Amino acid sequence: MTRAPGPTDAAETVIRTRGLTKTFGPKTAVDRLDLDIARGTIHGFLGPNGCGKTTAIRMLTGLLTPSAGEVEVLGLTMPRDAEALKYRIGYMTQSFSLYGDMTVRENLDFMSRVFGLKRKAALARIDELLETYHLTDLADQMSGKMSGGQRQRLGLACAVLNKPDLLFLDEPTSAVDPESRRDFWEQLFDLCEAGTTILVTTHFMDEAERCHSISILELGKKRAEGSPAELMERMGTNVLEVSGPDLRTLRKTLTALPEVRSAAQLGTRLRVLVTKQIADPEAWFRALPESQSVQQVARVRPNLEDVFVTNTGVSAPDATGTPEARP
Ligand SMILES: Nc1ncnc2c1ncn2[C@@H]1O[C@H](COP(=O)(O)OP(=O)(O)OP(=O)(O)O)[C@@H](O)[C@H]1O
Repeated sequence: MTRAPGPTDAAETVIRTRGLTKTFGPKTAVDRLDLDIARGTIHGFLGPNGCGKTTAIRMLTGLLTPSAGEVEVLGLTMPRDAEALKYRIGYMTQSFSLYGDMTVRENLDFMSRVFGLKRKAALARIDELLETYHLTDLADQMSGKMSGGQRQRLGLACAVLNKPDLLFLDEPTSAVDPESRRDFWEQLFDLCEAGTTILVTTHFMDEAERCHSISILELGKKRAEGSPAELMERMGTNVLEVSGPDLRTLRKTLTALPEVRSAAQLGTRLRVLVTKQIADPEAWFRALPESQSVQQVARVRPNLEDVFVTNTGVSAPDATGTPEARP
């Protein structure tokens, strides 16, 4: 599922932040975030609710003033140059709102006026987008009557009306079925191939796995960064899959061991993350008294969820390698 890296010019950084921080009273929503995102790539912010994804995007788009740190986007300094940036980016917010009592075409037309597109160019662009996003047959339908997948396609069409160099998508596929999600990602890769850089937030692992690179965020901090393949390679744990009777009790025992980062049940198996300090995790497991009843133990390839679990929560290292405890 992982896509090959596709930067058109890996040397060109379109988003650069240093020490980017936002506090709301005593709460630190984004904590000293350093980012370097290359042109023509899809970068994902992966993290649980409340980890600071939206706050970070709002600072990158110039909508929110940072409490500290530097932000440069498409060579412009935020929030100072926010007005100039506005015409070069697209932003599909988490709760993007369409005008339900306007037709699909009217929504696009309205957005084209917001962007100040000239009429003739706007009409041609709207027809092009209706076609690209399979909305031509729905053009005269009230947008309030659309399905989740159709609404999302219209949201994306609105966000790319002005042919942005950079597209921000905040949890764009939360409300759509897996097939619509797949189609949506194909459309993102088309945009990417045409030169658009995309920053997308998600808490879906399968979605993060499609990105060229991801940052794993927790409590406003970047816990890890890299391509999904690199992150799996660098992971500080090995993965065992274990099957046998009474997996609930076994899980409880295993999670109390200092060598075990996590144990989670998947149907009839336990997926156990064992620290890499154990050189031979299968032999180590077989030597445990608790393993007597276990029928099968096998070392398996890590997935992105394993990476996520390894890099978040109590005792996860922060991006500088310092172990931190969840407050
Ligand atoms: N305007 C605000 N005032 C006070 N606290 C805020 C404000 N905006 C965000 N926060 C807090 O900052 C933290 C990060 O919020 P943010 O919305 O950026 O997270 P998120 O990762 O986008 O979460 P979600 O997936 O739920 O959208 C949260 O604890 C949130 O309550």
